Amino acid sequence: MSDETTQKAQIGVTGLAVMGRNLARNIARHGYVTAVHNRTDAKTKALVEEFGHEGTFVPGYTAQEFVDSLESPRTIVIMVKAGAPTDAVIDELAPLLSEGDILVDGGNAHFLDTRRREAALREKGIHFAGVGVSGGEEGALLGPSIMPGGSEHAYAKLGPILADIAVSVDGTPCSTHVGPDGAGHFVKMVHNGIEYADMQLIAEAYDLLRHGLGRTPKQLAEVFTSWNSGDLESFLIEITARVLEKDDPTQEGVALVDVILDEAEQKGTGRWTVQTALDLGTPVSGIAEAVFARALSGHAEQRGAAQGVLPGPGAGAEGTGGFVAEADADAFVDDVRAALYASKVVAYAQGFDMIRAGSLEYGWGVDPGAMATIWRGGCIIRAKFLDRIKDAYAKNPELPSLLLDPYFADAVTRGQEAWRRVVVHSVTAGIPAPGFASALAYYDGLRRERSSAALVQGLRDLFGAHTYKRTDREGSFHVQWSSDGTEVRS
Ligand SMILES: NC(=O)C1=CN([C@@H]2O[C@H](COP(=O)(O)OP(=O)(O)OC[C@H]3O[C@@H](n4cnc5c(N)ncnc54)[C@H](OP(=O)(O)O)[C@@H]3O)[C@@H](O)[C@H]2O)C=CC1
Ligand SMILES: O=C(CO)[C@H](O)[C@H](O)COP(=O)(O)O
Repeated sequence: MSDETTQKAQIGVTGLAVMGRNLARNIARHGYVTAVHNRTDAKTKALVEEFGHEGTFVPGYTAQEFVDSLESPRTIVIMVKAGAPTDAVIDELAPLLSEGDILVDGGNAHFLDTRRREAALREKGIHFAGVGVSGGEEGALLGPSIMPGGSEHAYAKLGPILADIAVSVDGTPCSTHVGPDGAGHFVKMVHNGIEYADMQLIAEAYDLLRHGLGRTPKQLAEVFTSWNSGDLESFLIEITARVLEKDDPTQEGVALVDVILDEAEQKGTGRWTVQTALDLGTPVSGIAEAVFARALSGHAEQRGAAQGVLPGPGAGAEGTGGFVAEADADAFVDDVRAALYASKVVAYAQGFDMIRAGSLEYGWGVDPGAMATIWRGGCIIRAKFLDRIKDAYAKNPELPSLLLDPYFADAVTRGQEAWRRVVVHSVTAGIPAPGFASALAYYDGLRRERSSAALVQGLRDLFGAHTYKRTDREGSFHVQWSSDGTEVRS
């Protein structure tokens, strides 16, 4: 039922593209009178016409009409393109709002934009909450995972609504207060970074099996389906099988994956994660490899120019299936599964490290276990093993790295021989697997008692007198390289 006359709306949504429209429907389906608005009227009209029967919608065709249709204090969710469009919507709405109103940005905003907007709107007495929403079109309708940031005051009103519309796992809603100002969007950004890493690892596993074994996409769909009932059980593995088994709808007998252009696009959240990680000094190498792999895939001209010029490793090159003997095929599939799981654990460990680093830097007090809890359902990276991550932080909230939790330490250690064989195979066969290789390098870097950084420090001291610390004495030291070679305390 839609109501265009007297009833005041309890909450409004502006921006009715795929996400906003479905979020508004989800909210209305939960019994909230929902005001709806979009820059172009057609989307507002279409929503009310097509889905008006699902709840009580109050359409607004101007910003003023939309704002006036809401009960005070108002709660408005903005669901538009991140960046300048979000600022444009805020600039249009803010003068029409009153002190105490709550403005929510549910888009994929950069957390620094959210901090800026929150501070500016706070001056006007408006509560601004940056809220991460994950789950895509379907999740927005049926129950996303929600990462709300913003003040406690805003959350007191917003929290119950978000808990209603979020998906629940084991009776717990996948929504919890992440922290003040940009905390929600920061965590959503890292979520997306992990999403990039996870997809890159899955794509590498596919590539190795496809070109190392010469399996067809349909055969590999079966492999991924079987993996989806073990440790790897997750939404991304499930949909990998769906994509691989799909035929090109326009040609019989051709796999869809074989006609999709092999240039991965990106809207920016993965890149932001890596840029931010560089500033925080957090080595999210899995996410970085995923962003760079997408970038390389997009350099079509360079890739085209390299064809026939840069040779691979010789006979049995990719596509021939010549690198793994058929007798070893099952073992190779098991190895790739183990390598995928170990690399995935590393990617999540790095993501959780970054959340901790961001939380410390900005004083947010983010609880990593609570993030694992709300990622168990609704979002793109939902996976069985998030239960394990939740348990790991419940046992030890100060866990220095997820890899040091006994369960994960054991899982990665058990998989390491297979992991190493797969990385060796990728190098030998000339099938790039930067995600697997960098995850393994991170694991080895973490576990080694002494790192090669000692030499780096020595070099820095020699060419720039940058000094070094010693293992056996406190203080900073410098060798007088260009004079008598003695060491001085600096
Ligand atoms: N798609 C997804 O799977 C996910 C998206 N998100 C985020 O949610 C938000 C919405 O995403 P999605 O639904 O895909 O839509 P888009 O990101 O494609 O944004 C389209 C919406 O933005 C509006 N818009 C664009 N520019 C302006 C402007 N200058 N002023 C006012 N409105 C403007 C459009 O209005 P109009 O119709 O008039 O053009 C339309 O309502 C984005 O921030 C996105 O990053 C988050 C999770 C998942
Ligand atoms: O936010 C999301 C899920 O939570 C989107 O799926 C994500 O924005 C997709 O990113 P990209 O287009 O960069 O791959």
